[in-house]
Amino acid sequence: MTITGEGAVRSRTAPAAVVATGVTKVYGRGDAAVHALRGVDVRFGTGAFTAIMGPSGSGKSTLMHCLAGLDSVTEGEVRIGDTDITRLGDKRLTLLRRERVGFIFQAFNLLPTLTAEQNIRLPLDIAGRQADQELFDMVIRTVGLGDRLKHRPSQLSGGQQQRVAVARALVGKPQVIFADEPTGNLDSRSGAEVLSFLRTSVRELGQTIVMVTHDPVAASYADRVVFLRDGLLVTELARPTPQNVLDTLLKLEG
Ligand SMILES: Nc1ncnc2c1ncn2[C@@H]1O[C@H](COP(=O)(O)OP(=O)(O)OP(=O)(O)O)[C@@H](O)[C@H]1O
Repeated sequence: MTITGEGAVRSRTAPAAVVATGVTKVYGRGDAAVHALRGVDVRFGTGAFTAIMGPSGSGKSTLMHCLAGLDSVTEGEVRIGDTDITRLGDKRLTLLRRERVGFIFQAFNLLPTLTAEQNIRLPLDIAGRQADQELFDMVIRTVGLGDRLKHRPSQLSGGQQQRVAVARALVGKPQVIFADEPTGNLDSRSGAEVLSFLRTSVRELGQTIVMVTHDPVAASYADRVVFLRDGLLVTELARPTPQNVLDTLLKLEG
C-alpha cells in the first residue's frame, strides 16, 4: 500500500496516542456469547485523524468504547499514552477519561439549561481546571461561534450544536478525541462544516482524533481509515477519498 501525504505519514510514524493490542470483546456467555472483537491490533498516531469503518455489526462502536475506556475488554491491552487503561480501577479510569479524553457523540449531548459557553467550559469546571484562554479563544474563533456563546442549545441549529460539542471536546486539550458518528444527525452542509473543523484542529492544534463513521465522505476527511469486519481489523487506507472508501466497503460487504 502506498502511503503519501503529511497526515498519512504522521499517522504511521508519530508516537502513538492510543494503541490496542490483541483486544477481544465477548458479550454474554455460552450459547448467547457474541464475539464482537476477535483480537484487534491497531495504533493511532499522535496528531492524526483516523476513521474506523466497517459493515453494520463489525464491531466499530465496541472498539471505540474499549479504546476510550467506556467499556471493558475481555482480553488484550489498550494504552492511552503510556497508561494501560485495562488495568485501571473505576475511579482512575473516570479521572483519565475526564482529563485526557474528549468525546463527541451523534446526539450532541449538550445540557439544555446551559449556554453554549457554559457547555463548552463544563468538563473543565467539573475537573476543577482553568481553561487555557488563548486556546479557548482560538477554538471559538475557528469554530465560528463567537456571536452564539450566550445562546442555549435550543436556540442553535444542529450544526451549531455539534460545533459546540466539538469545541467542548477541544478546550480540555485531550490526548485523544473519540467521535462516534459526529455527523450522523446533520445535513451534508453542516456535516461538512463540523468535519472541516475537526480537520483544522488536527492540522493547527495537533489534535489526535479517532472517529467512527458509516459515511465515506466523512471518512475522507481523515488521514487514514481502518476497516473492521466480523470483529477483526482487515485493511486500511491512507489518503482516503469517498470513492476508494466506498469501494473498500463494498468489497467488505460483498
Ligand atoms: N451490549 C451488547 N450485548 C450483546 N451484544 C452486543 C452488545 N453491543 C454490541 N453487541 C454485538 O456486538 C457486535 C458488534 O456491535 P457494534 O455495535 O460494535 O457494531 P458496529 O460496527 O458499531 O455496528 P453498527 O454499524 O450497526 O453501529 C454486534 O453483533 C452486536 O450485536
